[in-house]
Amino acid sequence: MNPSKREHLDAAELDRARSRAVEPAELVLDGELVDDPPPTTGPRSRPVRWRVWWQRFTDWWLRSSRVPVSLKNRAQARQAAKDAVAAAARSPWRYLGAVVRGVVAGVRWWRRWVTVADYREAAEESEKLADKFTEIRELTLFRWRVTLTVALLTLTAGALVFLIYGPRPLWTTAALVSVALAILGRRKDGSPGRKAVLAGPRSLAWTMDPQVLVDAFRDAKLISKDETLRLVERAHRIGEGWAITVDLPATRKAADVIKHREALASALAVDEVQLIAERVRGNGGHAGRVALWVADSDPYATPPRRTPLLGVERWDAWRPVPFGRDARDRRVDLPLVWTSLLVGAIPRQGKTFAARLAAAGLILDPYTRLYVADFKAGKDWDACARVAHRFLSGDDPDHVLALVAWLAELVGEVQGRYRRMRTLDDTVCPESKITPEMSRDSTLDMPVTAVIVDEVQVPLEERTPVDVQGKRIPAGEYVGELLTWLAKKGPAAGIVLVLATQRPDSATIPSGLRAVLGSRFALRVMDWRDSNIVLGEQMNTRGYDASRLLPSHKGVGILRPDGDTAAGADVLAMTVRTYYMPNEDWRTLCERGRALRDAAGTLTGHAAGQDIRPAPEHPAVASLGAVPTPRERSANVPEPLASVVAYLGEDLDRREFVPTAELVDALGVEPTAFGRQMGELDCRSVRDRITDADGHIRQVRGYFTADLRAAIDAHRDGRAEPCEPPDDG
Ligand SMILES: Nc1ncnc2c1ncn2[C@@H]1O[C@H](COP(=O)(O)OP(=O)(O)OP(=O)(O)O)[C@@H](O)[C@H]1O
Repeated sequence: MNPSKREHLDAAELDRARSRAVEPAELVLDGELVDDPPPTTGPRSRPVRWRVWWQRFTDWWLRSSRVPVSLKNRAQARQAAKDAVAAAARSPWRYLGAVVRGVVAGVRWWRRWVTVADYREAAEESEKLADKFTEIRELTLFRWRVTLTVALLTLTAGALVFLIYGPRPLWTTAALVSVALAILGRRKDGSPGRKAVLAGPRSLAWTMDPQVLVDAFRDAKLISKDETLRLVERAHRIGEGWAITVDLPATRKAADVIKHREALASALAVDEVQLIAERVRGNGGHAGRVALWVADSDPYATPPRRTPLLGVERWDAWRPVPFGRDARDRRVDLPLVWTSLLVGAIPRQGKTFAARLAAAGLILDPYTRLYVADFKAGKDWDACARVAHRFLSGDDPDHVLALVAWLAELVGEVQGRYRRMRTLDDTVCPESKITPEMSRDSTLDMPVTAVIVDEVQVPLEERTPVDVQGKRIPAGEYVGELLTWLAKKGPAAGIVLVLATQRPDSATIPSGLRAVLGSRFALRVMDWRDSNIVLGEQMNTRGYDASRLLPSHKGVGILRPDGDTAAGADVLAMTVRTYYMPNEDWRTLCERGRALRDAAGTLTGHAAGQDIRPAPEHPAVASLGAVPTPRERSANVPEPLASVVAYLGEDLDRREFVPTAELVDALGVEPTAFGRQMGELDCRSVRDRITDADGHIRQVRGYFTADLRAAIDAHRDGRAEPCEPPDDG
C-alpha cells in the first residue's frame, strides 16, 4: 500500500473513532429557504434554453404529420432515396407509356367525334335512329372532311416549316405534342378507357404506386369508388416483404379490412397467407388505421425453425413459452400459467407437436408437476414419462378410468390449495391466486401443475359407467365435468390444462368446457364450424378461419391467446407456425427436465418410480362429495331449483344475491309461476340493493345464494319437506 493511501485510511479510522465517542443525535437538516427565481439570463442558462428548445423542436419534428415520414428516421430516408432512384430510372418508360396511352385516348376521342357517337347513341336510346340517320350521316361526312382538311393543312404546314426552318421546329412541336399526349394519358382516378384492359401483374405494383393500393381497396369493396386512402407510412421493406400503413376513410373500420383480408389479397394478386392486415392500436393508432404487410413469397414455404428452448438450460414456467413465429418471422410466445390451452385440428397437422411445445416450457421448470395422458397411444409422449408425476399412454377404458382418478385427485388438490391460501398471510398470498414464489415454495406444496391430455376426445367419448354420488353416469360425461371444473377453478390455483383433439366438434368437446379454456390454437380443420369450435363463436366472420389454412402448411395454425403476447394484448388472434420439435429434440428436453428435477429434488410420482396405478374403485372419485360440480349439486333437487343450480354454477358460491329478473331471463320461465315454484321449494325472494352496470344502485327482488344453498342441501340430503303437487283444480 502506498504511504499517501495509508495516511488517508488512518485519518478515516480517526474520524470513525471520534464519531463513536460522540452521542448520536437526530438527523439535522441544514439549509435556507430560497425565494429567488432561478436565473433566466446569463451564460449558463443559454445552453439549457437552447437544449429545451432543441428538445421541443425534435419532439415536434417526430410527431408532426406535416413532416414526411422519410425525414423522421434514417431507415425511412434510405427507403425514400431508393424509391426516388427507382422512380427516376423508370421515368422514361412511364413517360413513353403515358404518351402511348394519350395517343390511344386521343384516337378514341376522335373516332367518337367523327362518327358522331353521342348523337347516334341519343337517337338510338330514343328510338329515332331512322329519323336522324340522314342528319347523322351528313354530320359524319362533314367531320371526315374537317379531319382530312386539318390533316392536309398540318402536313403542308409541316413541310413548309421543314423547307424554310429545317427539322428543329418540328422536333420542338413533336415534343410539345408528346407532353400534351402524356398529360392526356396520365393515370387518373376514374378515367375510363385509360386503363389497359389486361393490366399486367398486379403484385407489388402497389409498393411503387399507392394508387394501385387504393384501386385494390376499391376492388375488394373495402372503400367506395369516391373514397380514398390516406397514406400514413409509405411502402417500405420489413423482413422478407413490404409494409405499408394507411388510414381508411372516416366511415370505414380497420376490423372490416381484417375480415375481408382474402378479397384484398385477391385484389393485390397475392395468396392470403402472404397478406397480414393488422389494426394499429393504442397511442399511434385508431379504429380506421391498418398496417399491411405483404410477403414476397409464401412465408411458410421455408424450412421450419427448431425451438429456441433447445438452447436454454432451464425455463421459468411463469414466462410465456416460445411457441412459434408469425408470417413476419416475429417470435410468438404463449403464456400458460393462470390459463389453459385447447389445440384442435384434423389428423397430421401438428397438434401433438404444438401441445408438446407448450409442455416443453413446463418440463424445463423443475418446480412444475406434470400429469400427461396420451390417448393417442403412440410414442410421441413417451419421453416425458421420465419427468411426469403421472403418466399414461393408451386408449382403453382402464386408461380413461385412470384419468378420472387423476382428475378427481386434482379437484381435491385444488380445493385443498384454496383452503390453504385462505389461511396464508397477505404478504405471501396477496390474492386467492398462486404467485411464482408460492409455486416454488416446497413447504406450501402448490407447484404449477400441468394436465396434458392428447386426443382428449377419447376419454370424453368413453361410455363405461362410473359411480358418482350413487348415480351411474358415462365416464366421458364425468371427465367433461371434471375438466370443466378444473379449467374454471384450477388456473388461479396453478393448474394448467393443455388439451389436444382431432375432433373439435360440438358433440365431443362440451361447450361448457370450451368456454372456459383461455387460449386456443386451431391448425387446419374441416370447415368454419370446427374452426369456430376451437377459436370461439363468430371468429370466422372476424377473419379467422382455420379451415382455409393449406394442407401443406404443417404446424401452421391460428392462435387466439389468453393474455399478452409480443404482438400486443389487443391482438385478437394471429397465424403462427409452431417451432419444429422432432422426437430427438423432445427427448433431449425431457432428459434435461429430469436432470433439473433430480438436482432440485422435485422428481415425484411416476418419474420417481412410485406406483401410481389407480385403485379399481378409484376412491378419489368418491371423495368428490365435497366437490360441488353442478351435476352433484343438483342431484335430488327438483325443478326449477335444479336449473338455477345449473345456471349459476360457480356463482352459487361466489355471489351473494341473484336478481329474480336475471334468473327468469336466463331460464326463460314465466315469472309468476317461477316465484311460486321457488317458494314451494323454500326459496323466498327478498328485496335487496344491487349496483347495475352504470354504477346506479337499484332495489330489486331476488334470492340470497345462502338461502338457495340451504334449500339445495336440504333437498339433496332428503331433509326438505316433500312439496305438495301443484293444485291444478
Ligand atoms: N411446426 C412444424 N413445422 C413443420 N412440420 C411440422 C410442424 N409441426 C408438425 N409438423 C409435421 O406434421 C406432422 C404431424 O404432426 P403431429 O404428429 O403433431 O400431428 P397430429 O395433428 O398430432 O396428428 P394425429 O392427429 O395423427 O395425432 C409431423 O410428423 C411433423 O413432421
